[in-house]
Amino acid sequence: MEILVFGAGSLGSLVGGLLARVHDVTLVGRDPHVSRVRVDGLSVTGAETARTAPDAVTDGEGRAADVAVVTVKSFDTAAAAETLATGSYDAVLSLQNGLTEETLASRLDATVLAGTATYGARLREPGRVECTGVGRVVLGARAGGTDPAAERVGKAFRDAGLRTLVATDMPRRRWRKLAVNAGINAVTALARVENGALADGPASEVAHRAAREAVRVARAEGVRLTYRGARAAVDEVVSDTAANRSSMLQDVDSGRRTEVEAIHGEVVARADRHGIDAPTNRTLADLLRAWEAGRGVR
Ligand SMILES: NC(=O)C1=CN([C@@H]2O[C@H](COP(=O)(O)OP(=O)(O)OC[C@H]3O[C@@H](n4cnc5c(N)ncnc54)[C@H](OP(=O)(O)O)[C@@H]3O)[C@@H](O)[C@H]2O)C=CC1
Ligand SMILES: CC(C)(CO)C(=O)C(=O)O
Repeated sequence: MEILVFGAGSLGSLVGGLLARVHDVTLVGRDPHVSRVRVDGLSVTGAETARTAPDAVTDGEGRAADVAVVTVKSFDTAAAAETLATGSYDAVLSLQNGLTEETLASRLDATVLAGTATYGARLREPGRVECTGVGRVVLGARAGGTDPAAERVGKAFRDAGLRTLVATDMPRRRWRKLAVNAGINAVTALARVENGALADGPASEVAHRAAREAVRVARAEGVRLTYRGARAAVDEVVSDTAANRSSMLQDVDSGRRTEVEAIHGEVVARADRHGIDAPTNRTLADLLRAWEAGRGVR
């Protein structure tokens, strides 16, 4: 299969590097990473290992592939979609945090599939990405149900050795992941603690409240999630990833823009639309926005 990975940073390089074991992969990314991959190939180290030679480019305009996998940060989704719209793809799959497939679908003619990834990835140096945890890719039709494109892409991922599930309930899975991110990300970033610190105590209560608000919004949108289920999902991720610094904490550590708008901002915006209160997410979002403004990264 011809696969274009749009956004070859940490996750894109890991997924693209593994897919290139059996597929014809093009990475769209930045220099110096792209130049190094072109010359020396891509090395995957850590929990997964591979040495592959995908094509790599910095200009994603006017390209064609069977599928484009989008792995830019959520705030770059609209710009990525504008670029992808100049090319030709049968399907476009988001593996990003947040509900970004809606942004992609509103700008693209291709079938847009929803996806989640629980693999951990860190781009350690140009040409080398570390797999920090073997997780799973779950993908499927954006609105739920079956889709032949999802089956084809799922098979392509599995053929390359990626643990992949094709699911028929993506709206519920996307919202459950958003609820977990709403619970964990801002709290860990603001308190500067690892995920495991949310196992009990006051920070745990804030996390549960934020996740509960996300579930309330999901239910207003017709997505069947339970408060107890979301609470259990937060607790499970906290326990499974106790030593992790969340992606938002890593962004804050490095003085980078965070995905606050795609996570807490999205919960608040949709809560407003439904006339629901989301005070915990609103406060967390405002504090992170204040931090971003102070750092000049907004
Ligand atoms: N890393 C992980 O382990 C996981 C990440 N995710 C999600 O995946 C998404 C990506 O995360 P992550 O990989 O960590 O982020 P990164 O910032 O490492 O990767 C995104 C890359 O895309 C590049 N990029 C953005 N726009 C363009 C463009 N127009 N052309 C070429 N390159 C572009 C960025 O460059 P620049 O920064 O210079 O703009 C950056 O190198 C996020 O939504 C994240 O939440 C989900 C699960 C795990
Ligand atoms: C699930 C979690 C919270 C794991 O750290 C994550 O997705 C993130 O850090 O963005």
